[in-house]
This record gives sequence, structure tokens and C-alpha cells, in this order.
Amino acid sequence: MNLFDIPSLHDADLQAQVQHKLDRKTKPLGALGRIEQLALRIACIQGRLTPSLEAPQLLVCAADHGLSRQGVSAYPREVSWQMVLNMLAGGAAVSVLARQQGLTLTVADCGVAHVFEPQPGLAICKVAGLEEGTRDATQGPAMTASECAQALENGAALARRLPGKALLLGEMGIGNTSAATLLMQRLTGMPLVDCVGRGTGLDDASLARKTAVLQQALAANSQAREPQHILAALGGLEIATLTGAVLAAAQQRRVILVDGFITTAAVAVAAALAPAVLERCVFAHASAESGHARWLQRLGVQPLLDLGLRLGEGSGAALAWPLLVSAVNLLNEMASFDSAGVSESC
Ligand SMILES: Cc1cc2ncn([C@H]3O[C@H](COP(=O)(O)O)[C@@H](O)[C@H]3O)c2cc1C
Ligand SMILES: O=C(O)c1cccnc1
Repeated sequence: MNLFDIPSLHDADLQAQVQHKLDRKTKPLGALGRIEQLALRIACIQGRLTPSLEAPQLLVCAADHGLSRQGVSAYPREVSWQMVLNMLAGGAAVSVLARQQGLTLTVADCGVAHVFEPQPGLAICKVAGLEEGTRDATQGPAMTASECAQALENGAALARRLPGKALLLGEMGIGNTSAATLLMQRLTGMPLVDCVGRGTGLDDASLARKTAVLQQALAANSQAREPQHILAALGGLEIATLTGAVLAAAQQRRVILVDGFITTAAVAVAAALAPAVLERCVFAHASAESGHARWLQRLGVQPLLDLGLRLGEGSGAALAWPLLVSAVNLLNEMASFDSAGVSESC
């Protein structure tokens, strides 16, 4: 099946049935607010009146970026591989949250500049020729079309291999707010200054430098206008792998829980290739990365949380996860006015 072949889920009958089920629960009409909308969305994604969220998977895609040599991050490139090991050892924020929430964590090496020993929880899916990360986008395309296609395929294969009904997205890669910013600018056409942010915590002077570097990368890749071409020219290997995972998970009607700015970039590319992807997505939070809220607005989606997070890794997705569990449990387990014998409105 073509990876971009994703039909709309629109099913007016099912939607009406789920809404009726919610409306019959023992509460004033609509009183569970956005949790009701969340339950409705999950039921419609799965095409079931009684959805389930068994075996949730948190997939962290990691890679390095040629751009990270241009002083666009407050931290050095080595942090990418060091954090991959930290995640696998259980000490990263995402490791703690995944453990707490019962999420299975998989970390994928999509092109980190390091040779990892095989170990549980680590998937190696490097792209030939880009074992140490992408090329510097200020000098031309970060990836060739075939390298990018390979990363998309790797992501699709990863998602298909993982069990479960929900996929939570995470990432690691020093410099990847730069790649995400470039994708946002080229996909939305918004001014670069409205897309760029401080990432790991740049000061004003470094932010000005990052903006100038990104301007250079946009100029060096001015020919890239189609989504897959834009992804290859301006994206990153972890973002492309996530895009492939999102497309495959969407085809399988899994619930996709999007984390922050960088995973939004992966989903935005997937949605540009196959718009019905967005019907399968829940957006966990609005990141403090300044372009994120604007991008979510442009995509026409509303995040669940706004906690001032600017970490990535999948931390926001893991924090929002219990809301999805609650939405499903309420839909499946709450009594109705009839079953509980509770009087209805006058
Ligand atoms: C110790 C550490 C842990 C992280 N975990 C996620 N990120 C986040 O920061 C990076 C993106 O920001 P920038 O584009 O400014 O480099 C990504 O690795 C992202 O996952 C981290 C960054 C650091 C330093
Ligand atoms: O929102 C994100 O995904 C994010 C923000 C800052 C740094 N890393 C990730």
C-alpha cells in the first residue's frame, strides 16, 4: 500500500453514535468539556464505540544535523548521542515519564554521530551515507531525495513493527529546532522571524546568529517547494523517520500523540503529503518554542496542555497521555442515566 494513501475517517453515523453515548453519561450535557471531544476523536480514529489504548508506544527518533556545526544550538553536538544513552539507561526526562505512565520506550538511531552497541530498546535505522547525520543545509540539500525516501521507509517499518493502538512521538538531535524552523517557514510561508526560537536556550546574540544561518539555508534551498523535496532539503533524519512512522501509524488507524515543535514538523510534512493524517493526531501541548503555538494555529489544531515545556524527547506527549486514558475510560466505563437510574434534566 502506498504510504501516502490515507483516506479520511469521516463517518457521520459513528460520530453521532459516540456523541449520543457521551450525552447519555451521568453528567450534565457536555460537562467533561474537551475530554469529551478527545474521547470522540479516539473512538472515530479507531472506528469503535468502545476504543482501547492497549500497549502504548513512545518512539524517540534521534539524529545529528550538519547545521549544528554552525552555532545554532546552545549545546554541543555530542549531547545527541550522550542523551540517547541516557534515555536507554533510564535517566532522561522521557525515560522517567515513560516508566511512570507504562509507555514502552523505543529509541531509534536515525543518524546519530556515534556507533551504539545493540541493546534493548534501541533500534538502529541509519541511512547509508548519512550515518553521522545530515549535510549542512546552508551549503545545499541536507539529504538527497533517495536518502530522505529511505528515512521515510525506515520510519514506516519501525511503526509497523511496534504493537499497540497508540503511538507517542519524541525526538532527540542537537540543532533540530533549526531543521523544524526551516520546515515551518517553507511549508507555511510565514516570515522566518515568526518561526525561529531559542531552542535549548539561546541568548539574543545567538538567536540573531541562528536566524542568519537559517536564512542562508533557505536561500541555498530555494528550489525546494514540494513537501518531500522540502523535507529532504531542510529537514533532519529523525524528522523524516518520524514522518514515515506517522504515515504508517495513520494508515493503521492508530492514535498519534504529537509532542512539541519538532514532532509537529514531522506531522506537518506528513499532513502536507496526506491531509487526513491530522484526523488521527492529538496534539499534546504548546511548546515554549516561539513558533509552535503559531504553527498549531495554522494547522487548525488545539493542544491539550500549555506548561511552558521546551524539552522535546516526547516529554509533553508522555505528560498528556493520562488525559487520553481518562477520556477512553470515561467513554467505556461511565454509567448512563438509564443504567444508573439517575434522573435527567427537567
Ligand atoms: C541535555 C539536553 C537534553 C535534551 N533533550 C531534548 N533536547 C532538545 O533540544 C534539542 C533541540 O534544541 P536545539 O535546536 O537548540 O539544539 C533536541 O535535541 C531536543 O530534543 C535536549 C537538549 C539538551 C541540551
Ligand atoms: O518543542 C520542542 O519539541 C522543543 C523545544 C525546544 C527544544 N527541543 C524541543
